[in-house]
Amino acid sequence: MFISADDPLALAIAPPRNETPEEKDARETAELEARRISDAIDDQIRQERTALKKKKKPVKVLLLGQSESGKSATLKNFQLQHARHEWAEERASWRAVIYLNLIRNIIRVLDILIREMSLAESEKRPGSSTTPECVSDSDEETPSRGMSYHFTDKHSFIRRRLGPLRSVQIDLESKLGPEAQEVRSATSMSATPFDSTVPPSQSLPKRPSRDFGVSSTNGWKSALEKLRPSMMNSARLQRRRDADHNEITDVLFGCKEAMLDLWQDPVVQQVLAHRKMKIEDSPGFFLNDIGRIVTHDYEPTDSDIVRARLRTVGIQQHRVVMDEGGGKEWLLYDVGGARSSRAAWASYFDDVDAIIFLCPISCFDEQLREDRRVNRLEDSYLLWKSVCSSRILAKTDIILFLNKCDILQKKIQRGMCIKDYIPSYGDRKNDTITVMRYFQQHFKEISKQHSPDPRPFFLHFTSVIDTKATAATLGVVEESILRAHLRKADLL
Ligand SMILES: Nc1nc2c(ncn2[C@@H]2O[C@H](COP(=O)(O)OP(=O)(O)OP(=O)(O)O)[C@@H](O)[C@H]2O)c(=O)[nH]1
Ligand SMILES: [Mg+2]
Repeated sequence: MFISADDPLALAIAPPRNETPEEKDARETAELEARRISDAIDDQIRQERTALKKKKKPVKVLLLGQSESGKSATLKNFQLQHARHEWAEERASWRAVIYLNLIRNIIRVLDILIREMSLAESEKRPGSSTTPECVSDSDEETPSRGMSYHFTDKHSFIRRRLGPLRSVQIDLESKLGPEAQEVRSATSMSATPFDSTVPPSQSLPKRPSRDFGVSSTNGWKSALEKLRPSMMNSARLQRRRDADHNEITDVLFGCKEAMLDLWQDPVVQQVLAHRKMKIEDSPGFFLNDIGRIVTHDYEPTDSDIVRARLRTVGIQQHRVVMDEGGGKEWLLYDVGGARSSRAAWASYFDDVDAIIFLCPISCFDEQLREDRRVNRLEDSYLLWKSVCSSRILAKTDIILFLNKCDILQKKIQRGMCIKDYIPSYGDRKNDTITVMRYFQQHFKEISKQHSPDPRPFFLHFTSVIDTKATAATLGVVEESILRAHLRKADLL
């Protein structure tokens, strides 16, 4: 071999000039061994990097379902289990949300009382029109004509005393932002705007709203943030917040007796019963807790927080680090479930480990807020069918939560008949278990018929406001999602 005298590196690694054949053999064996060791080290480094990457890859879970199906309540259960510190930090901020929930339901009952009182007044006046006084919420049923209630001065007094709550409601709503307002009946929109088979004209809202926004990282948490005292706030801003807060609580505390009188009044209860209105089933129902929560030292309990209602706007990412499984990071995506929010869902489909799909099975007799012509159960079936048939999700595990079983049970105990709303239910027994099995079968059938590839059917009957039972369910769900995640990572 010719070695140039100008190349010092070649000179350095060149074999000795007078090398014997034995020396050459020994040198080549040593070189081979050195290369083998070096390759083995490279291999090990590569394997460690891949393992680290796999370990670092977060578990991604998407929560889907129509509005008020319980997605955020499920997420709160995750946080309650695995993000105790953050949970404790946010506890005080939920107070304002709970007060808003309470005020909203009080005003709902108050509006019904006002309507009935004005109807009774106009019926007393001979020849007068029987159009009842107009009140704010138009989505309640029509007044119970032909019923006569014994209204007294006490009702007029309650009405006057509770008047100031309306401005507190407006104040709280503007402080909390769009999350604090429920969607109203809007232009007709597709149930599944994320579905590629839906014509584009139906898939997008005419005017893009904030609901349509793809990703905000903090969503309803940012609504809570607005209420949380912070070191970052100037003393002046903090004083103003405190003053506003005191004004709100002063009005609320001033109305405490009148709120109790309204809710416990036998005539009001009679009116609600005749209208077949069960305010108790409403989101954010706290009317049975007035004595406990309208106090100066009230601190929301875990159960209060899970029951509080603050709607999700857009899609919100929540990061939870689970102690179990060696500090694995989980990213949970909580979406807005109203029809106007659903177009944004699809952008999260391709990289997700599992979907938890929620359907509130108690809603067989209810309509969507955003489109009063649509039955909520029908809407959930459409959503489920579309999610199951999605090609991108063909290999993704979907876990179905048939939720709000507690409300379903109460409705059946009150004597509601499923077949009055779902004729195909036929002559099956009208008890909770049979109804639950019927829904289970229906969802299973849809999954079987519409999934592009065969997929397992994972189902849990839930009442996610029951934090203890939900902790057990989530334990099982987390384990199976983690196992699938690790299996998938190994295949990559
Ligand atoms: N009684 C009862 N209430 C429930 C249950 N699950 C959720 N809720 C309540 O129903 C309301 C709506 O639940 P959310 O979790 O806010 O619903 P969501 O699916 O996140 O709704 P959007 O954010 O509008 O998409 C809240 O007040 C919850 O506390 C349940 O199983 N039983
Ligand atoms: Mg939500």
